Amino acid sequence: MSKAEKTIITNMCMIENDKGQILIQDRVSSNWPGVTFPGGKVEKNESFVDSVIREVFEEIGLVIKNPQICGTKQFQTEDDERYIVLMYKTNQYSGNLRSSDEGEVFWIDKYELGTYNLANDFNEMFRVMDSDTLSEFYYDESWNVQLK
Ligand SMILES: Nc1nc2c([nH]c(=O)n2[C@H]2C[C@H](O)[C@@H](COP(=O)(O)OP(=O)(O)OP(=O)(O)O)O2)c(=O)[nH]1
Repeated sequence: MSKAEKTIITNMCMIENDKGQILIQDRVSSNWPGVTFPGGKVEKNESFVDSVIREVFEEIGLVIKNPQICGTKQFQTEDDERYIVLMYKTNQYSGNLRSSDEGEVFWIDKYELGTYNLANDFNEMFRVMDSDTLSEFYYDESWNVQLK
């Protein structure tokens, strides 16, 4: 029996500045609307690091450097694909911030995130990304969130 399984691999990046602020995006997407960090799908044959650098540039105009992987998220889609989000963070960037048709972007104080209209489950994702001990956000078969 084949060990292969269908997967969708995506990325997301938390960008921090030296004032303790993070960059958020108010996503207009209809399938997962609300405040998140920029990110998108990894393309065929693309390196994971290159994919997050590309998505951040496409969505918000900044060129990030040295993104560090800081967690993973996964769940099974309705079509039985394993949906994986590779979570990154960095405090190194250059370029000019701009919003795109993915949504408006702006800096906020890191610990004010909870006051925004967050995308579903984004608060738990942030907990993993911001933690020194957690590294995984996992939906089990009953759709319970497990942070590990
Ligand atoms: N659609 C969806 N996206 C999610 C979920 N959870 C989650 O972290 N994400 C994140 C992962 C990625 O950062 C981003 C994927 O968004 P998207 O599917 O709109 O990707 P995209 O259009 O930007 O990608 P692309 O097609 O332009 O390459 O959202 C979820 O439940 N549904």
